Amino acid sequence: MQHFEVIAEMGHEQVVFCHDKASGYRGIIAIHDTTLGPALGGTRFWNYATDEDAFIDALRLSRGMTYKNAVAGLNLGGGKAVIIGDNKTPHREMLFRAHGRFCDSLGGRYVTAEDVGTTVEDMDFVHMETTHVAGIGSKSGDPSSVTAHGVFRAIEASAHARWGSNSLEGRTIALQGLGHVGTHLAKELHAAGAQLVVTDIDAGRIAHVVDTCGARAVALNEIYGVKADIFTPCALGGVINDDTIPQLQVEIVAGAANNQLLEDRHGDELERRGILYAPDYVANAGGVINVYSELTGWSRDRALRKADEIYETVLSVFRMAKSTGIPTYQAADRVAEQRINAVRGMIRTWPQYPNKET
Ligand SMILES: NC(=O)c1ccc[n+]([C@@H]2O[C@H](COP(=O)([O-])OP(=O)(O)OC[C@H]3O[C@@H](n4cnc5c(N)ncnc54)[C@H](O)[C@@H]3O)[C@@H](O)[C@H]2O)c1
Repeated sequence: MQHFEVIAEMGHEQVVFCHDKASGYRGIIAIHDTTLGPALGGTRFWNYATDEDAFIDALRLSRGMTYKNAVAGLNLGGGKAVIIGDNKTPHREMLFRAHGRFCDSLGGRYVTAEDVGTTVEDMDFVHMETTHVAGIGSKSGDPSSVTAHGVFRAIEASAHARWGSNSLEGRTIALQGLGHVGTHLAKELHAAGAQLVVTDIDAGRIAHVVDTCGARAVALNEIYGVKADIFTPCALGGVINDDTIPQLQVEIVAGAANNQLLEDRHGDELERRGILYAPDYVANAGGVINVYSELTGWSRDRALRKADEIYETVLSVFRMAKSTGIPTYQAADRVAEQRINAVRGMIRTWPQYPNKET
């Protein structure tokens, strides 16, 4: 593989290969774009089959963070780190302290956080070596209520675009997954007058939402075929696929799960069938807004106000899709690029004087 060609093609600024002999740590830190601010994105700990797989995953995930952070209106660029190895290992302190040192060596160009395979405790080890880490034990805490509120606003925006009104009164919503985000979201939707049809693999969580929100429960695989207004995936990725799309009897798909489209072409297929899709990374940006609130010292109220803006962002994505004739999942990227390019092109009002003697 021609590494420079790959990173040039994907637009990355910097990729760092890191190794610590004492702990056996092997990591890759990928900084995609810092136009808007420091590159923020979590650290994934995964047993990659090959180094190339780890490299490509770091590139793909860091680029995704550039778009996610930009569209959320945050002053953050996109980055991501991967650590190669068994994420169940009990020997974590020295691995994550080594990782912290390499993050620190980038002087704040990259800010790390939790991701698949890492925990709050791991981030506390990282924090022993660097301040460029978010999501540590003592700070912003569980992001799921902020994420849920952002998804709620994305659903309202989708309703507005489809039916001309934000109101969810009497709308039927098929909600898949009643975990951290799904349970908070169920409460907001119920308070807004929606009728919920829900599913989860955990019977206790179903019972709670049936009791508190008057929801109707269905079996795991029945959720796709529920006759409803909106399908809201809040469990797994890849749930919009060749199997599920023909079953859908909804007008909108909007939820919290990451990577809802198994492949891009499934976004095209939703479009073809006239189902409005609120792109996942726009709808679930409350999670990263919560991390940002930790970096900026925002209160929970301020974070929730920022998550409120997801309403306008989703509408701007739909407008972009309509005006350019592209599917909404592509329009989200265009909206993100517009913001990055606008900031990149900003006239500097404080010119530098390179030859000035001090
Ligand atoms: N937590 C956040 O702030 C946040 C932010 C951005 C994106 N997300 C994404 O939103 C989704 C939900 O996040 P979460 O924090 O609530 O996770 P969670 O693990 O708390 O909840 C997931 C729920 O889905 C259920 N589930 C698993 N498999 C299922 C299946 N086949 N059918 C139905 N239910 C199933 C689980 O039992 C669990 O209750 C994930 O895709 C996550 O990546 C979460």
